[in-house]
Amino acid sequence: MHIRFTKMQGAGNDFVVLDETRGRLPLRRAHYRRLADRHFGVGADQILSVRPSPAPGIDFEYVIHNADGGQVQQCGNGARCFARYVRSRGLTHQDVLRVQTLAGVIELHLVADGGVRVDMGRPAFAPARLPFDAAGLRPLPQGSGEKWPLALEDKGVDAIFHVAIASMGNPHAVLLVDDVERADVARLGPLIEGHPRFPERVNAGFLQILDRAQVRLRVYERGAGETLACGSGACAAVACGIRLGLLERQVQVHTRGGRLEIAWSGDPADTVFMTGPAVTVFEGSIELPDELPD
Ligand SMILES: N[C@@H](CCC[C@H](N)C(=O)O)C(=O)O
Repeated sequence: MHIRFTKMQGAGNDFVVLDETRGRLPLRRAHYRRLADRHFGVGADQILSVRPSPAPGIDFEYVIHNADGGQVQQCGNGARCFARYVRSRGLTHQDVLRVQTLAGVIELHLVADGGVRVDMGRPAFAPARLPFDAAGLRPLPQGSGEKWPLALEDKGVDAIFHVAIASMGNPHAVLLVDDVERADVARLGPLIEGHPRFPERVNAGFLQILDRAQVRLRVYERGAGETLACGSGACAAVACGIRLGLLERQVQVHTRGGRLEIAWSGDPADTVFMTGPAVTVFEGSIELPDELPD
């Protein structure tokens, strides 16, 4: 099967984007994995599929697969690339787009400098919304939020860490660290991602507060490993930081791949806004075997 694709990146979080507006590609999990493979495929953290409007009032359907081939609910950096992609290919002429994700409808605003502002929806903090199995755990209250104890025991780690949790449609755990560059993301990331208290696994954020309006963040993503940036992770980390009383309502998030601006009022009834870059890297085509072992 011969597939045309566009390679894009948003703050270094990279994507293979597929146009399915004129028909679905017959892709299975193994195909998404092959496209994401940095040796045998194109290489990407996520594969984004652009599908036609599924309902009146919605412009497109936005489908996301992680590098491990699993379909997921939300991808913030990808949402900005999605908006730039549909505009640059003439699939729309609108500056504001409403797109359907597995997590619900999100709104994308193309802004003048080539960036995109995304209304990422409301954050949720109740354990059931991630889901997080909080049975028998006592949270540590802080500000208007809380941190949950998480016992990590494996590969030389045996300690209880306290994490804030948030859903941005997809699940996030956020660990506060003193110096994110020294955080042991490679060891702790997989332990948090696959912790049995998160039955659908979780994206693990490592958050360093620089001041009340600036943070550094690294994210070990569910199904992709550490990425250079995670948009929904930035939204979740800032929302948790605001709830814990550590951050103002507008925060610059410095990631290894670039800077994102996150804004949230602190009221759970309000949505979180994320602004950042979206860049096309190259276009190409790839021959994928029809049969690939799952
Ligand atoms: N890179 C993303 C998040 C992609 C999905 C995530 N790995 C998950 O499994 O939930 C972003 O920019 O938000």
